Amino acid sequence: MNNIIKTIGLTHFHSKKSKTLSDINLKIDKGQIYGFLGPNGAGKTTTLRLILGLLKTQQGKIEIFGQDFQSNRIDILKKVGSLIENPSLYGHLRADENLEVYRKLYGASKARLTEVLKIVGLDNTAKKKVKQFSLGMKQRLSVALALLPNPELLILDEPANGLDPTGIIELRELVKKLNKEHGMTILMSSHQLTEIEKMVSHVGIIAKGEMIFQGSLEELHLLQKKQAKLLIRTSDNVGAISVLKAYEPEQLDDAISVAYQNEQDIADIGRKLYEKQLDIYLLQPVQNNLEQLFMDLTTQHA
Ligand SMILES: Nc1ncnc2c1ncn2[C@@H]1O[C@H](COP(=O)(O)OP(=O)(O)OP(=O)(O)O)[C@@H](O)[C@H]1O
Repeated sequence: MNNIIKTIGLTHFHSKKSKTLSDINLKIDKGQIYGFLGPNGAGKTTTLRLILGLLKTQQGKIEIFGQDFQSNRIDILKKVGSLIENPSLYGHLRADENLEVYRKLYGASKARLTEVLKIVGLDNTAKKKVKQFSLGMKQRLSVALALLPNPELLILDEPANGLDPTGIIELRELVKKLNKEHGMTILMSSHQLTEIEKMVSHVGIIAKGEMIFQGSLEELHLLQKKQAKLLIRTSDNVGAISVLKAYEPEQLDDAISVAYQNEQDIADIGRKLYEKQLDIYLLQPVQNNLEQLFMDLTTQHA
């Protein structure tokens, strides 16, 4: 069984008038680290809550581990670890003491407690109380809680939120380790591509409740490159097309359009046209909606 999560036509209304999710078809295979990306309010948390049974499915179907979620909920959830709302951590207790509270709840062994502390790199925090932890350490402790039942699937909602660069690097190493050494399939959401692109193997992008892309990270990068276009008008557009053959130019009404990847390409294109003594009337990067979305997802927010 290769398919770990499959949603079919998942649609959700928070109220009669507002459709939060529209026909979401998520597909996550075993061994993937799947980044679920979208701007704030896109519908990521709603989707994750539906997958975890924290919200009742209204329309569509969810299959996890190849089983229908509705009819196998308990069996499925036993094999899923999640970090979706900030779990309550006790500030006056140590990491192991916090885990002990949850260990009893989950019926996990003491050996597993020691193991998860080690996995998240908090086995050397000795007598430190959680209130003295950095945000990154608290986040890793929260992941440790989710790991107690030794899940096959781990679902993390915005785990990088609020972390400093060191915290993000630690989270990245942890996620990769869980995937590689412990064979976990991981679904994590984020509103920033830059935050997660070094961790994930696959990406789903949601905007305004609709999935607008799903595929491997390589496919995403290819698509991103294809999105960036430069609009060019010169004194001789036909001549410009032959000068810029390498950029696979496209003839428009009174201009040409070429794909470009970075600012250096723009400079090179300008120089090539100039060297052929073509007058440049227009050299303008144009964005479409998808590119604008990529920009939003890759821009660092304060
Ligand atoms: N309980 C609720 N009642 C009404 N509307 C809700 C509720 N929960 C979420 N929404 C709305 O649904 C939309 C999607 O929210 P959701 O939290 O799923 O987005 P998100 O992509 O996770 O964004 P964020 O990163 O900001 O949490 C938003 O417009 C939000 O206001």
